[in-house]
Amino acid sequence: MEDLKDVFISPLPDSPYVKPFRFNYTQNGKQKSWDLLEVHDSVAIIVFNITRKVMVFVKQFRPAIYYNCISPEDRKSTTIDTSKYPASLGIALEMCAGIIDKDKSVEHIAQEEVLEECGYSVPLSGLHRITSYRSGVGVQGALQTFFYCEVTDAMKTEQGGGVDDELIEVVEKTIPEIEEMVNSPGPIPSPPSCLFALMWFLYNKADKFRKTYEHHCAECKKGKMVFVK
Ligand SMILES: Nc1nc(=O)c2ncn([C@@H]3O[C@H](COP(=O)(O)OP(=O)(O)O[C@H]4O[C@H](CO)[C@@H](O)[C@H](O)[C@H]4O)[C@@H](O)[C@H]3O)c2[nH]1
Ligand SMILES: [Mg+2]
Repeated sequence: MEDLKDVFISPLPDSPYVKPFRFNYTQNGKQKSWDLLEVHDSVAIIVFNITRKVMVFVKQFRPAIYYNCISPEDRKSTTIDTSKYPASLGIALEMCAGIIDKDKSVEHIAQEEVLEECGYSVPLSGLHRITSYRSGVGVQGALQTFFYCEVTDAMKTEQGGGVDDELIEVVEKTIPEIEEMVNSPGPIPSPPSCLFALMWFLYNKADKFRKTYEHHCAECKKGKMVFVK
């Protein structure tokens, strides 16, 4: 994943993934325009392994993150110096996610992504649609539908890691590690949608998986403040 070379930047030809265009409008009598990107809607899935009480993340190289680590001056050179800018700068930790580029329901797309990226076979009934929201509202605003699913070690039927030329590493984190992640001063190498998913999980689900939870409640009832780790 970190073997990166021959990096250079070029103008965008016709792309099946992003379509740049100018959106023109009149608002309150004033003519305006906004430069936008059309991109696919997507799904994102929290995958929580209840056998070992760990959250399943995907780690992958994100060119957009890498590019934003390059100084404006160095972006102008014909090739990017990868000893100055190693691949590690662009590696992100995210929820399992995928674009909706097939004529299938969001549930089916989510099911496929969990299998392809994380290696777990999840029944459709195990995928709980939580909400949907807009990503990248400055330039794109596409809809991302967010799911929660619980998996067991027995449901891990494949390796995961992505399809075709995708290079994805599956990473597991415990609840205390998730708490540490969301409390980090940053920069956290994750999109806000992932951080929202983590906060949603900590707020709605984490308590039932915390090993020390019963002890915590008992101590709280005695009027003690207990920080669960
Ligand atoms: N060659 C090439 N050029 C591209 O520009 C290019 N762009 C994409 N691709 C190919 O499309 C597929 C994209 O992978 P996924 O379907 O798994 O979608 P994600 O990249 O995970 O993105 C999701 O999750 C993100 C995190 O929540 C959100 O930010 C996004 O909005 C959300 O869509 C891969 O097969 C990749 O290979 C390109 N292939
Ligand atoms: Mg993906």
